[in-house]
Amino acid sequence: MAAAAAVHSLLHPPAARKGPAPSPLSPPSPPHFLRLPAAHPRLPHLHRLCAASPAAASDLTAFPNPSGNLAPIDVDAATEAERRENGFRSTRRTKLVCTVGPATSSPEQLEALAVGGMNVARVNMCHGDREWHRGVIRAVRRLNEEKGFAVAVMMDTEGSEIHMGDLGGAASAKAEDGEVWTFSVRAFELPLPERTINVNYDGFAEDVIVGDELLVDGGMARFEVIEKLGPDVKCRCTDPGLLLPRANLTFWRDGSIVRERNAMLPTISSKDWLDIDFGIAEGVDFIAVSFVKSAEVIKHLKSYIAARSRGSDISVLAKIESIDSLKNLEEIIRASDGAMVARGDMGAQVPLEQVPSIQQKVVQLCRQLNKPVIVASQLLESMIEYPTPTRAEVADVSEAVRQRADALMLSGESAMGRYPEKALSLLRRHGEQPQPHLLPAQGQGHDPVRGPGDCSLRHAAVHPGDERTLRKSHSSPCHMILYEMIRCDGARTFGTLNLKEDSSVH
Ligand SMILES: Nc1ncnc2c1ncn2[C@@H]1O[C@H](COP(=O)(O)OP(=O)(O)OP(=O)(O)O)[C@@H](O)[C@H]1O
Ligand SMILES: CC(=O)C(=O)O
Repeated sequence: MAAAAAVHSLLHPPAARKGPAPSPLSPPSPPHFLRLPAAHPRLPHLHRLCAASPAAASDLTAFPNPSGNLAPIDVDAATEAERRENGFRSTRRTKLVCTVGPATSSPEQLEALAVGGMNVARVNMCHGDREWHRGVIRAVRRLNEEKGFAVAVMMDTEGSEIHMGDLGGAASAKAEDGEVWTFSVRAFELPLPERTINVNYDGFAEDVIVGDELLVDGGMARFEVIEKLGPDVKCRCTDPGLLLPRANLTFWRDGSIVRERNAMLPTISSKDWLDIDFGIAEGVDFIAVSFVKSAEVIKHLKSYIAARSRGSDISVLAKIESIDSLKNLEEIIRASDGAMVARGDMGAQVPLEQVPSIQQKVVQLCRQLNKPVIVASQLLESMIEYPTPTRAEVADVSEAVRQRADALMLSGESAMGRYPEKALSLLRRHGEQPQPHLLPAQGQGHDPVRGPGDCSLRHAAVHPGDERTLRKSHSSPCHMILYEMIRCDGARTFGTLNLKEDSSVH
């Protein structure tokens, strides 16, 4: 019951409601009809839409109208003026993505995340098998259908980078300083021999040389290669750390990453293509492509999706997580429907101190190009084990919100952490947090952070001349729809609309 109330208050923020408040005990009822209000005192940007481009309203009226009743919609976005007017209520604009893993895959756990504000459930094809992912995707769909949530599903491809095996089923392993571990491409019987790690890439032993430094997950643990014995590579741990299943491996020589091999691997592996077919068949909303190197792969995937499922509205997100993706950043983002700053793997390829400025650059570029952008990885890493985050993590989350990332993503915190709901609630509080120092001064024409022409998904601001198209609707019953808007410059953005069936007709 508390769950229903919380959902209701998220979807129907108090300041936005008109008419009698719905009972917190009753689940949200399905929308009857959507129509953009011609004028809404609290939504000046929507008013501008109607005034400047009357066809927009007819796009909206293309949604089904079974009852003939008109009900206006509220946009899950707010102008700075609204924020001031509403005392910062009803303005959660930073969307929340949760990676679903063993800690959160049951229907009850998924519902708890949905109640906690999860907008997108991410399944990472690096882990688990398709049956497991199918179960999660269907459970999310059921939640939407039966309980009125509007959680989208994102499938994240494995990509073809070098990574460790799955640790023979163990959740993690601890490497201590000075220990010697064997990294091998051999297929071992289970249980794995002690201190042995499988590597997914056949050429591993040939490619490394004695003296190379081996980084697990961008430095969560470090090893030095001390001996090669056929397919086995003996390494001494020089920086102790936790080894997680399928963690990314990079090797460094004379202070530089050795990446020739990665450059030769295809961005989308044959397993990824099978996973993509699976994602299309399951009707995921987003496919996030790992280790994108060029715009071509995104274009190729988009045509593939279009050919495989006519009328499909699966959005393709480019994960920016490699040096190659940085080289071709603008064209990759232009070709994609959005991007993810995947700081985990990025931090394995560039010196860590460069990750913050890369994040800022990617977020800014996405905002300029009107593409949604997700900031991902290690936002609240310590909450995998502890119930409170570090101050530094809180500052990191704040910074991503300040940069106006469209969405923040939980990885291990929600997939296998001990406090997934607490971590999500912390992110949510930050997304809602008033940040008065970021607001433009009264009377100032535009937001100093965003710039005058920059209107991202979170604001859903629509400018005169935009070619707006609302074409994507989540299956009802739910109180939100995802929509896509095509800007006058051809850029596409995505947003969510909150439906208010209790509002008066405009
Ligand atoms: N479906 C799953 N099954 C089992 N464990 C999972 C699953 N999804 C995630 N995990 C666990 O949660 C951790 C963090 O998840 P995450 O998706 O960030 O993985 P990752 O290995 O860091 O890959 P990526 O670099 O693509 O994010 C993983 O290392 C893994 O231990
Ligand atoms: C999310 C992800 O893939 C990364 O940070 O590497």
